[in-house]
Amino acid sequence: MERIERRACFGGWQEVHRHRSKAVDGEMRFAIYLPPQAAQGNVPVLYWLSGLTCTEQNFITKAGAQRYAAEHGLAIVACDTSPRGEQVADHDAYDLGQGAGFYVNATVAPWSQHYRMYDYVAHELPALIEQHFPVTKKRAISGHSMGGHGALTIALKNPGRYSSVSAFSPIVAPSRVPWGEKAFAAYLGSDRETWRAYDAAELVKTANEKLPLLIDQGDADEFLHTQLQPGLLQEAAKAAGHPCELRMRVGYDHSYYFIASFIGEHVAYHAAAMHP
Ligand SMILES: N[C@@H](CCC(=O)N[C@@H](CS)C(=O)NCC(=O)O)C(=O)O
Repeated sequence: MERIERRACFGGWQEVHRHRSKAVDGEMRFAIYLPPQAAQGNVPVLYWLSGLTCTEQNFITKAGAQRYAAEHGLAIVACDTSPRGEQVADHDAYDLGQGAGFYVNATVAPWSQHYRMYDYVAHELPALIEQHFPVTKKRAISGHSMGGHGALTIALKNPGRYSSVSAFSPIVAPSRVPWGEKAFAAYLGSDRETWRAYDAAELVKTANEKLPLLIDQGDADEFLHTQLQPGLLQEAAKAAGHPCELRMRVGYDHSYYFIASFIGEHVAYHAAAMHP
């Protein structure tokens, strides 16, 4: 592992590292914010998953989360959204291939060789973070859009692993919307049964740990009615008796201006769950 960025930020450190990932069989980058409290002892970790087209940079440069992480004594880890490199399969479209890993383990060639972002985020990354940084084993997970889908599905699939989960403008039913249908058909193949394992609106029906789902969604989001449709998760959660709070925010769109406006509330929410 090699540290490639380190900047002082709100009394702590914003760092970026690169390392060889077994899960994706290639180099991955992640950002980690270490709050001032990490100089004194171990701190809990919020994992952040970004959306389409993002790298580890978007969240750390645009969301303004560091000030809240410093206040609450949380580390925040933000990873890249796919494997990268010339040897890694790609597509011209922004919503498939590099920058669009969808947090699944691809089973179909050519994607199956490197696109194993589910294993990377759910298993390899936390093990690496817990080995090398001053952190506890308390974890929370959140994300935006494709990353909101990643956060919800990874939390639902791993009972006991996260103290809390939240999402901004998530893709909640990828099997039923164009972004998800395109990516899942490519990465998982045409048998839609296999898609259910990565669909929050399906997973919530059978989740035995009822970890509350917190969602913030702008009502002026240009993708709300086509790609996101949070009501599909809200209805499925209600039918399953799974707590789900959907907060519609008047006037906000899909951008990081929206995330920056409410990230403080999400950091406080995760801090309360991890520092009981
Ligand atoms: N139409 C957009 C879709 C991509 C998009 O909105 N990406 C969101 C996540 S789904 C994002 O976070 N973009 C990067 C940024 O705003 O910094 C594009 O072509 O770039």
